[in-house]
Amino acid sequence: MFKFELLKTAKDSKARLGKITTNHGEIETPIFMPVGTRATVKTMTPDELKEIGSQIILSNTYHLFLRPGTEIIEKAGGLHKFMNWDKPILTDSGGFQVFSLSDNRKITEEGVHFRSHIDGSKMFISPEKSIDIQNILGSDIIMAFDECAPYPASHEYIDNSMRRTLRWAERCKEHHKNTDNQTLFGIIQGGMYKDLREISAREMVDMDFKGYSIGGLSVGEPIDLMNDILDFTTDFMPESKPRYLMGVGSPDYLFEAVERGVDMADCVLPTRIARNGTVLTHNGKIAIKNALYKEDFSALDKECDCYTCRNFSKAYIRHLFNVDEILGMRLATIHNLYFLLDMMKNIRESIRGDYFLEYKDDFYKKYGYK
Ligand SMILES: CNc1nc2cc3c(=O)[nH]c(N)nc3c(CC[C@H]3O[C@@H](OC)[C@H](OC)[C@@H]3OC)c2[nH]1
Ligand SMILES: [Zn+2]
Repeated sequence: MFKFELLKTAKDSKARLGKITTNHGEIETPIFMPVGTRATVKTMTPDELKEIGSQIILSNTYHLFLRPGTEIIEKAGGLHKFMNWDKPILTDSGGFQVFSLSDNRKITEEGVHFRSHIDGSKMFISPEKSIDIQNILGSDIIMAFDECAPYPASHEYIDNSMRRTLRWAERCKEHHKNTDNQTLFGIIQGGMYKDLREISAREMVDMDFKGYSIGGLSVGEPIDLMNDILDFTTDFMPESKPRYLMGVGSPDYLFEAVERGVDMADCVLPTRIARNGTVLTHNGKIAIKNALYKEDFSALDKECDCYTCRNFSKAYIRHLFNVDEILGMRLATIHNLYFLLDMMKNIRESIRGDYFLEYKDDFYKKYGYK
């Protein structure tokens, strides 16, 4: 089953509070979704993910199609069982990875021919194939197969790409049968061109998907351009359906997205930077390997009550990174994910209490944003 309830919309912005209900549980929105590309949120166990407040995690069709392959996951009884995660899972359609990871790919009306980035073997993914793979994975929310167009790109390129993505979306909708257990989101494209964004949004909305992603953003464009396109696009999206901005995840990007009416976001940023010792704190980012912290026995962030901040000091975590101990990456990951999940919880509270913009201003001042 799938239900989205819009609980409240802010008076002074497009920020909104909602709740998604799926077969594997509820998701409070606005929500940040940790990325578990290859059936694991790197260094974290499912219990640790639950303890820090993860309500839903992501995994990736392209990667899992390549390794371990759908046969093994099918035999395991699906992705939830395979990775022992019993809450909601969202999978991407593989569109982004095919274009960003594999080389000498060939896009045809039928689908995309590409070589595996692992062993160079010839592969092919079509809209129908992507739906079939996601069906085997058994994720609760699945994405239509699309082209996430490169940035920058000409109006002509984006026009052709966006219209092909619309035709692919029709085929995905046609092919998607498991509608009781899996919910298919359409992905709005159109690059940085408002006329093309409007066409894509209107056509996608007419296809009546249960939810919509805003794709083709967070692909290297300046934040002001992303915000402008995002603000324009959400106005064409139905209020009664979830809006998912793909690939967004630093604190400011999340605040700006929520302010423009986004309900869901994902990004590898917090987990990726944690593994090289970059830690999010209320006073901005810190590089824990810095000698500055050699004898600093305070917590990473004095305002944080995550497991890491309650039990370990900067000096100890710096030591772990300096001697390449795996625990260092784990403790930094726990903290970075908790930091963002807790920030999103505070954002939801601020929308509920009608002080979202004030919360945003306070956060920006302390974090050191403009
Ligand atoms: C970083 N910026 C960014 N812009 C993006 C735009 C698109 C898009 O237009 N279409 C599709 N299909 N995917 C996109 C994605 C990938 C997100 C996935 O990529 C994986 O993270 C890298 C992760 O897989 C678990 C996630 O799953 C939803 C984007 N990522
Ligand atoms: Zn912490």
